[in-house]
Amino acid sequence: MTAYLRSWLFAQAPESEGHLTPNDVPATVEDSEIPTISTISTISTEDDDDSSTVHGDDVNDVPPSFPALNSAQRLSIQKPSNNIPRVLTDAQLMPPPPVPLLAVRQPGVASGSSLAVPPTTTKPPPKPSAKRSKVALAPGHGPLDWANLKKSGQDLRGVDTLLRVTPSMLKEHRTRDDAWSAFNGKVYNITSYLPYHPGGEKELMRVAGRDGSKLFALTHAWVNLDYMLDACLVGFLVPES
Ligand code: HEM
Repeated sequence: MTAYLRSWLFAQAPESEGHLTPNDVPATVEDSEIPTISTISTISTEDDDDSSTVHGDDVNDVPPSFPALNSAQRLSIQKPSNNIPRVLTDAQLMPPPPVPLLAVRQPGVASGSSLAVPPTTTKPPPKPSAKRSKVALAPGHGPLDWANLKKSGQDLRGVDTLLRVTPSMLKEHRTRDDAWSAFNGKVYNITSYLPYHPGGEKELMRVAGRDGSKLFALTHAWVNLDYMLDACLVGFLVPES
């Protein structure tokens, strides 16, 4: 082996240039200084004597496995009976992708993730409660008609100036022709609004002549009362003097 390497190395340099030939190598040159290729095991020459010249005493001529033990080539041809532990590839380690939900859904069968109508809306609507019932308003008394009446400039207050209204004063205005009511500290003349009230005149008359804040809040707190009755403002509720 060493002899082969020597001959290969020095064959590259012509003698005319003064380079060393294999014979020029002094006898004192240590074998260990010569580069070795330990993996070339197929080359064999008669004078190959690696065991005593190249590696010294710890000789190990067993070639490395090729392909390497955990190489991709080896994995591809590996048989299950092999004792060498199998190294899983990325594709083997990755779980399969989930089945798309749309692929497994059944039309008409409701499931949490389907596009079917949610079960809550498939129930029959609740019966209208007696507490809140809309009444049929007389023609010309819809919300837009009320808005137009407010804009018309017609006097809906019945007073010349804003008043300080006590509870006893409020109580004096509790008829259909003259109805005042207090909501959140403001007193309104609700007389003209009575026929426009979607809940009906009767319901609205329950608060005539008194503070209707609580009943109003319990019935439809979302209604913008202050905007709807701004043209009917009479004054502000004050304690009895
Ligand atoms: C002057 C103050 C009030 C104003 C401006 C007013 C206004 C309205 C409005 C705009 C609606 C229709 C609401 C909607 O469709 O969501 C309504 C409905 C109703 N209001 Fe009033 N309201 C007043 C006072 C009251 C009071 C004191 C009662 C007494 C209980 C009452 C009972 C009702 C009822 C039962 C409905 C029908 C609810 C429905 O739409 O199903 N309202 N009101």
